[in-house]
Amino acid sequence: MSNMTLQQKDWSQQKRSALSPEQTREQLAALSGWELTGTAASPVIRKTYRFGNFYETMAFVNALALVAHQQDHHPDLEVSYNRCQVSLNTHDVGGISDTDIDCARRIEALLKLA
Ligand SMILES: C[C@H](O)[C@H](O)[C@H]1CNC2=NC(N)=NC(=O)C2=N1
Repeated sequence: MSNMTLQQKDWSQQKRSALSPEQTREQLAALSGWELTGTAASPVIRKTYRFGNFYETMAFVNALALVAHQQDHHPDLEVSYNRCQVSLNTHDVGGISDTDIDCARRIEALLKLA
């Protein structure tokens, strides 16, 4: 049996660069509910997802964990009974990178599977 079914991305050899606020907003325009927030020194992209109950919220959190692991990119989560606030940034660029946008797209795609 293989234990390599959950491939994890290796960012160590890839040079990522920070998107400007304008570039970030341009990318987010296609992603409903995602906004650029935080501070100029420490920007994040963020969306609050709302659900019917805690079980649905946690099912989303668990599905999201698969994306986070595969991408080796882990959002900050604020989880309540019926909502989950998802925040992303990229530490090595000190801001927002294409990786954050890509993860936001993948998280959106999870909900479209339903
Ligand atoms: C070494 C490891 O790849 C890095 O620390 C990863 C882990 N998860 C991460 N998650 C997020 N959201 N941003 C990062 O920059 C980040 N870096």
